[in-house]
Amino acid sequence: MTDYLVAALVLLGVLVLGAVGLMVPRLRRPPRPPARPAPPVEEPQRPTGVIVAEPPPARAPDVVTPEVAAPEVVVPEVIEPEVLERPEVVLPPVIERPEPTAGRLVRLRARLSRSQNVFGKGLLGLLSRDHLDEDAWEEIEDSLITADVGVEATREIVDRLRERTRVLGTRTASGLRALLAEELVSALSPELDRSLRTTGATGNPAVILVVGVNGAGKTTTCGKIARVLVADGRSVLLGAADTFRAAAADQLATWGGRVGAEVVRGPEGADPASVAFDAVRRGIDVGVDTVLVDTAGRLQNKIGLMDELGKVKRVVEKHGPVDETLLVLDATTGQNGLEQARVFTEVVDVTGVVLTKLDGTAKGGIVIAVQRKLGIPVKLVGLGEGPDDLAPFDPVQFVDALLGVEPLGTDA
Ligand SMILES: Nc1nc2c(ncn2[C@@H]2O[C@H](COP(=O)(O)OP(=O)(O)OP(=O)(O)O)[C@@H](O)[C@H]2O)c(=O)[nH]1
Repeated sequence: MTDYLVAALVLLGVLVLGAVGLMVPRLRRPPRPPARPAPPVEEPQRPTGVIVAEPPPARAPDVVTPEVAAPEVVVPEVIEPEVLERPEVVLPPVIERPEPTAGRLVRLRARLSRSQNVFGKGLLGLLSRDHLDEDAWEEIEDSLITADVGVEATREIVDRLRERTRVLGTRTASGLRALLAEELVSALSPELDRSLRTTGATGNPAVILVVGVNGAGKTTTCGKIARVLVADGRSVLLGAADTFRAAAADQLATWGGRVGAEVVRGPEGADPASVAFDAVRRGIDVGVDTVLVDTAGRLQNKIGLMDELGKVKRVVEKHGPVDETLLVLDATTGQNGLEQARVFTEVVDVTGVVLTKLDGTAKGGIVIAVQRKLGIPVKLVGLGEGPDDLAPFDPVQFVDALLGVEPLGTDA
């Protein structure tokens, strides 16, 4: 019995020890790293170190989304502008309605502000001094010469002013202003015919040839004249005979498109005379009122180019006489422009001058000098880069604008 008891106790002890042995290792086992298996799975998926800084839950969608979304977003963004850039596909041509030409010079008078400082403020200031002594008259003379009126014309203007103020005893500012205005108008030869011949004599279109040196504003002036004519109810065709500068034909086409005028152009580098010829022939065929031919800018000292200009005129004249040859002069070139003008008049029969960029100079007196030197009327003046910044030249309105006083009987 005792043996059985001992054996039972031993067995119990073994069982207890066994149970404890089983429990202790379990309690000592380091904590299971439940989070670790996840990072080792994600790490190989990370394409760059930059993304590591991002929070894991957001990472996967952030990486995927741009890759998937990019083509969807970019494709329409790229295609849409291309479609819009094809005006023939998407945009119907919009024909503009140019401003009426009547009273333009008055409306654009503020553009002469630089010249107004010389004439209006400068000269009128000098003239309204209490005592007009020799020094004062010399200053008046200097102002006119600085404004590019020219030495000869200045002497004449000042001599006549001195004489008349002495004889008339004029002393008031308004009286002196009126005398100065009269002298300036008279120096601008108001009797000259400044009308543009825009209707052909024989039932054919009138042909207007536009010539001048590079950058004077020929193409721009062609476009502006087309607008003036269209505004006055005429039909116009433009000839892009400036085949020398590739962009000139495009520029002219843009001007034409804005007022619905057809443009005849040749391939780049084509013979300008043949393009001009084709333009006039087309104008005759479709029966427009006026064909305006833009020519390449040429330096007056390049004999070959000037000869080419003569050829353009001769070839065009196979269809009939050229009605107007307009010489475009840049007013900011001052007295240099006069030498250019003189050479052009020797090659082609210039019938009128367009003085551009009068808005950019204090030397509005160049109008007087140009007319005196050439004996050719200034017919149009450019007063800005805007499409309607071209005005028929009128001496009285011009002088009023220069002197900065509202002319009577205008709606300005
Ligand atoms: N401020 C001002 N700029 C003008 C005027 N007329 C023309 N321009 C500018 O003068 C620059 C030259 O004009 P274009 O018409 O290209 O001259 P272009 O004589 O045809 O030039 P080429 O073809 O190179 O001989 C352009 O930037 C015009 O906008 C004007 O009256 N005032």
